[in-house]
Amino acid sequence: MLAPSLLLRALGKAPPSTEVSAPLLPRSQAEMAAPCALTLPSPLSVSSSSPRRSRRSGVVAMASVGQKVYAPGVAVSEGNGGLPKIDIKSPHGSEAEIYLFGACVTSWKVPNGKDLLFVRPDAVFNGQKPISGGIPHCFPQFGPGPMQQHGFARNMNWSITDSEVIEGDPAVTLELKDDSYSRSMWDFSFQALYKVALHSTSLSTTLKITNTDDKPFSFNSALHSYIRVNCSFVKETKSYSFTKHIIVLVLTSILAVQASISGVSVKGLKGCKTLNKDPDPTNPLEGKEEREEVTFPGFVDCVYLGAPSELTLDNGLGDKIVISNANWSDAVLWNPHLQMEACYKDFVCVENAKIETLLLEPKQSWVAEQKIELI
Ligand SMILES: O=P(O)(O)OC[C@H]1O[C@@H](O)[C@H](O)[C@@H](O)[C@@H]1O
Repeated sequence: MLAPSLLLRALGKAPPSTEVSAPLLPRSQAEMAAPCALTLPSPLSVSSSSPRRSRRSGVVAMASVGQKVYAPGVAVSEGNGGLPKIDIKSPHGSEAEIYLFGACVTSWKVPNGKDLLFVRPDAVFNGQKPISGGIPHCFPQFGPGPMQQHGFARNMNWSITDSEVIEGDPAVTLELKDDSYSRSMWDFSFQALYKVALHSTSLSTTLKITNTDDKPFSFNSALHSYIRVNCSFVKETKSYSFTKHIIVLVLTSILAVQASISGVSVKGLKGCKTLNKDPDPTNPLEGKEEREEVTFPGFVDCVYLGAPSELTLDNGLGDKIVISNANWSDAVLWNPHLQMEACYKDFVCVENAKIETLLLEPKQSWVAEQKIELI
């Protein structure tokens, strides 16, 4: 199968190399460069006395951050599978969790307690496989290609470089650098900085990729966001009697053949060029989105080139979620439908992406922001 960048070339859409110098975002850069605004120590709830080892990076970041203190509202604890995670809490009542493994935001709860993100039930937290859910990174490759699917950034330990409070809300910055593992697949020196900032009704992320090598490199990337949507019928029947539960299970199984995610739609993609990976992911169909509202009547796996800076998702749970961005030029919608029968009704992936390959010269950086907001 071809990497999307190769795929674009195969489709005669080779990206111009000049696009590399995509405009940067001065605010993000300034914030990234700002010194750590630590104030009060936050005691760690996990001891560094039993550091876990990864087959690639040795002692994970927990041990190296064991003695550090963080800004108010930021703490490190032991998550699923013993993996270290950052817990950030806003005084406005929202909270999020970020695993250092993959710098994956796995949970974002708004003040009413709803988690707007979704982690698949088959997700593993073993430090070996990417976490399937939340907001995994795809870097330096989106999709299949010369290296592992979606690149290695979601499959490596990131470290915490900064924590701060911005207008009362906590933010944390994670860093990933090349090591022997990444270089075995992609022989370049790079730095990725990923800042996650929590607000009362929004979660924003800023990704900055810098070429720290002495030769140019190219990459593509995405934030593979799993957004929670309307829950499946079976889950809502937990309190039913055993007999009713069986009946519901049988009916649901029969209906599942026709089932679609009802009430879930994405607005804002009309007019975009599309690369539809359904039915053949190796030979995506070029097209143009004609719909005002894109729905999920079945399997969906589609790239939208030149997507707008704002999309609105109706999650079918009574919420409108605005996903805005700066510098993520493309978008991807994905729902596996019956390929993941256990959970396909519970999430859709709305991904901000940079599908066309970017070339970065030595010392050059690329910055992109995403904001997910409940309105
Ligand atoms: O299972 P993974 O590796 O996380 O990928 C899931 C999906 O990710 C999407 O971004 C791709 O468009 C799909 O083609 C892919 O199947």
